[in-house]
Amino acid sequence: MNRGRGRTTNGYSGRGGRSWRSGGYFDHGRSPVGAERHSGEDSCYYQDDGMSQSRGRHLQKMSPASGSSYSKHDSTAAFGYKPKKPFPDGTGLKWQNDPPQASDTSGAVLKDDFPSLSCQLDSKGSQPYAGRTQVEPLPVEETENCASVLHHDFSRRVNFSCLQDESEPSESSQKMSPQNSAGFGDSVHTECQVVVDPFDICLSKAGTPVMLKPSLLVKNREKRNEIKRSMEGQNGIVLRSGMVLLKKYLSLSDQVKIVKACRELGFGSGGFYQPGYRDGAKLHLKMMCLGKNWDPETGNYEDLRPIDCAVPPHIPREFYLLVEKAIKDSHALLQQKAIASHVEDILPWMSPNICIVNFYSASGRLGLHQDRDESPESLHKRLPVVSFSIGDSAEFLYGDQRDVDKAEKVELESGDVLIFGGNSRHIFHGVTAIKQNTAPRALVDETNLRPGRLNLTFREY
Ligand SMILES: O=C(O)CCC(=O)C(=O)O
Ligand SMILES: [Fe+2]
Repeated sequence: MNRGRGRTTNGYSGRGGRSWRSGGYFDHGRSPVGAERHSGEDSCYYQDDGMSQSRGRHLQKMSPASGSSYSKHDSTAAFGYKPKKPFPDGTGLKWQNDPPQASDTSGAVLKDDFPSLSCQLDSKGSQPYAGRTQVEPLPVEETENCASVLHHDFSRRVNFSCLQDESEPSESSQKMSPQNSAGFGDSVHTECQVVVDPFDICLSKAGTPVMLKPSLLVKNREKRNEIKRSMEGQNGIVLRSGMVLLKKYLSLSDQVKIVKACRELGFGSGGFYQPGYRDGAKLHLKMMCLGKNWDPETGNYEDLRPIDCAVPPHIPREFYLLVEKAIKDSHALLQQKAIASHVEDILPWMSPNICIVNFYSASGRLGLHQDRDESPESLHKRLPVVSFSIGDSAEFLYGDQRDVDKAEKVELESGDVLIFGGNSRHIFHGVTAIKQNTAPRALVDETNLRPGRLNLTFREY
């Protein structure tokens, strides 16, 4: 099936505004402002307002109900989700659909931690600044080159990826009713008429039995890796003050579980979609928000996704636990390197209540931007962003300026966890390329993840 192309419009219409983005994140593509723009499609680019590029500008208050209220013990986070329909390969979902028991106040109900499923993705990379969005079907030649299509300012956290995949069946597309075409974003939840088709980050394995749990192969490999890791010690690197990279930190079985959980959540209500702007510009990537919806158009975090009024799924408790562990281990690393006696001064503690999940295809990109749509308090405290990379590797740039030539470069591989807070909370960062066929074989075998890269960034509002 033709996934990339026939996708319809996301329905957004009208252009709106862009400057919202100047805050930055959707830098779509990060290309320099002014890059040529494609009629109504996307934007992988970035706009320079001189200082920002962030997902942040339009900071806005969350409603009381939404504030940073998630607690690590919020057991409800892992429940309540039910896929709208079975996956194309017939796999249903097994994501703790039963409500928690009265006694399960800490989420202990989760026996296997993650939902069970399988999947797979796609990726490759081309131009450095394409941005992470994508929305509408673009001519192949254009999608091959994000730079040519992205041209909008998504400078918030956006800068999506040029997601393109001609081969799969379920791609998310958004269709909008005619009367809906003009007012996207005019007010917070006025639209809700867009139908978002589910997007499966895993390729269907017709006729293949569904594996509900990591296979023996994965488990054995995992065991070997664990032994290797314990002999070598944790491979943590302090990239700069407040910025820690934990190499191959997520075990293969955790990666499998994360992919399966994201597949499941991403296929249901509030799941993956192709963000776009009211002017019709489309982002080149798939995105799903957990906890709160981050609206690329406004840069706001809200309780509902304006285009379809979907409620963002909760952050699975297991994700939270992994984030917590990664921060703890980063603190241990900082201590071990005698970098600080009080490590929280360097890397503050953070309890995520927002997670933005992106799926970059081979041509996906994310221009340099800052993450600054979180609350003024969170930004002021310089609470870290914790990023999980899964699938194909990415070339990640970071630096103090929005200047690719001055940026440092690091490869983020599957299983890597990158944390940037403290003095690095406001760094410019972005993804310039996705390296094809670099995802661990066992991960792909186990999940059938599409070629590409799954990235989860956790934040505390
Ligand atoms: O994909 C990545 O590694 C970075 C993602 C990112 O910067 C974001 O979502 O704001
Ligand atoms: Fe970011």
